[in-house]
Amino acid sequence: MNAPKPASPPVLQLEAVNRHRAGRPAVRDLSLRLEAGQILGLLGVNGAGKSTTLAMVAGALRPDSGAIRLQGQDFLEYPELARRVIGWLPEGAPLWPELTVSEHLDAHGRLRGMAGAALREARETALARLELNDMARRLAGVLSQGQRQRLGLACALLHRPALLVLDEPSNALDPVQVVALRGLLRELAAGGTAVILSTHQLTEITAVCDRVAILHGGILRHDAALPADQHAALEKIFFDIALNGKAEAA
Ligand SMILES: Nc1ncnc2c1ncn2[C@@H]1O[C@H](COP(=O)(O)OP(=O)(O)OP(=O)(O)O)[C@@H](O)[C@H]1O
Repeated sequence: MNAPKPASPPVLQLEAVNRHRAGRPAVRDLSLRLEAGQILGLLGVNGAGKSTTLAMVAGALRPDSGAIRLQGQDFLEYPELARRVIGWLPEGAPLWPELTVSEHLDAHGRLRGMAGAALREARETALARLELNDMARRLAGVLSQGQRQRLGLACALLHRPALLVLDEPSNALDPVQVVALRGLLRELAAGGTAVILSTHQLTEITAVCDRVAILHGGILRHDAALPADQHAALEKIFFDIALNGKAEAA
């Protein structure tokens, strides 16, 4: 008889992560795991700790304590793993205004060790996926907010990362682009990409996520698959936590 195959480690695992900002706890004792193909939505009121969490996952902020593992490995010990495995859209999609759309993608690709035909092909795929073909030669500094956001998303998924970390990805997108982004995230997840995204839109969570985590005061108050009666149930859980600080049993 064949021995059972060992389960592959989760794409992302946070264990008892803590982080202070400006002397105050911003994320407290946070443990989370995310498997390949899952889309996890992160909810919470302003200042709840969502961006701090995503910046730590993306390697831009170091936890004060605790561990973050990517595909089972501590990524503080393997920074090159983070570059390969993670695609990050930071809050507000920061760009270099003096580079064109294409130049952005090339620069992101090179930072991740891509070159030549592989980089060209990835760039063309990303331009097409985010409907940026027509503006490939335009300077980032003259793009509209929604176009900037789409360029930020194109940069995040350029190298086909196993984990996409998206901070408010539908910000500034028009309704057509919001729907297109939902389709793109579902397609990527179906291909095995794990996605963690933060948003203030409950409808975004119910439309695209298969799990939701709610942070409040830096503490994880809820982490569960989306309830069957998705929107109404999620609204109740969210407002109980946001307004009353009442934790919902997961
Ligand atoms: N650059 C910073 N310097 C100091 N403190 C910060 C900084 N960024 C965030 N904080 C603090 O860290 C805590 C968590 O903030 P964070 O930005 O992670 O929350 P958030 O849930 O993403 O909020 P929002 O929904 O408003 O984007 C807050 O108390 C905030 O004031």
